[in-house]
Amino acid sequence: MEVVTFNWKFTEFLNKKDHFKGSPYILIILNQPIQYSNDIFHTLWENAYLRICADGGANHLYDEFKGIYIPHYIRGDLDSLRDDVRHFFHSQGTVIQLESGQESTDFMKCIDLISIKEEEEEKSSKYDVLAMGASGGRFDHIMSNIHYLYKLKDERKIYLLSEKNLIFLLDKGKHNILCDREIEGPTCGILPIGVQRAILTTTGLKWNITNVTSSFGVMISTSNILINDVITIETDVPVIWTVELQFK
Ligand SMILES: Nc1ncnc2c1ncn2[C@@H]1O[C@H](COP(=O)(O)OP(=O)(O)OP(=O)(O)O)[C@@H](O)[C@H]1O
Ligand SMILES: Cc1ncc(C[n+]2csc(CCO)c2C)c(N)n1
Repeated sequence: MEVVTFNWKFTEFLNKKDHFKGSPYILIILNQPIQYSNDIFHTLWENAYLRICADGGANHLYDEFKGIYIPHYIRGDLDSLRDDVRHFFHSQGTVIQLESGQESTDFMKCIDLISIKEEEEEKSSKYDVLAMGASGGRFDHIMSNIHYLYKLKDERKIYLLSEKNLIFLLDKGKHNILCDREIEGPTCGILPIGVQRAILTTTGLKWNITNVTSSFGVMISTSNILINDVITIETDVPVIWTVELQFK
């Protein structure tokens, strides 16, 4: 069976504030407060191939940094974008795109834009996505953000990042997750969201399991602890991996 290695090393590059050497990623700023230190935000911003604000995400970018950072795009149904923010970024060359459909969220509308760009560029591989601010605030939004990890799992890697959490999907199969324990952990969890049950085998954690059934209402692994730098997880269905982040 193929082993999928999560070696994006972006936590490592964040930690060392170094130049990013992983696969190119696109930054999406969601409509949530930006709570990173200036250093961390700057690193994430500078190393992104493209920067997109999902609607009101632009308000936070503007309020937090007073126009230092100019996104390539603001996209969404634009019901959250403030007029002053729209005018400012427009004057700075940001492309502002109204997509008014009410069947998908502004997060998804931003990912649609990435697919359009990839087609234009005739790109055969897909950009990774780093979505900032996906796990705070409204619970329906958080679940919707996680839903898109499932919906797009065969298309591209999406990382949901907040100041306190890194979340991504593990598809069925074997995974090696390389952790940078200076900023990742100690706690982590494996969540069988969207599936009836998962059969899990892990190594590298304080509470490892071998061929154990995990499902809501029976057993889920939360408040687990990273023991090694490499965590292995085998699952028979897609599950969500979440690890605590502690930026210095
Ligand atoms: N409280 C939140 N928690 C997590 N993610 C959020 C939250 N608020 C917004 N987001 C994310 O930011 C994106 C842009 O936010 P925006 O407020 O424009 O939402 P939306 O998609 O128009 O949905 P709604 O109109 O229901 O708020 C959302 O699609 C969602 O991915
Ligand atoms: C069954 C169902 N439930 C909710 C919505 C509403 N909705 C889903 S995404 C979205 C866009 C948010 O900007 C809105 C309004 C729908 N269309 N279909």
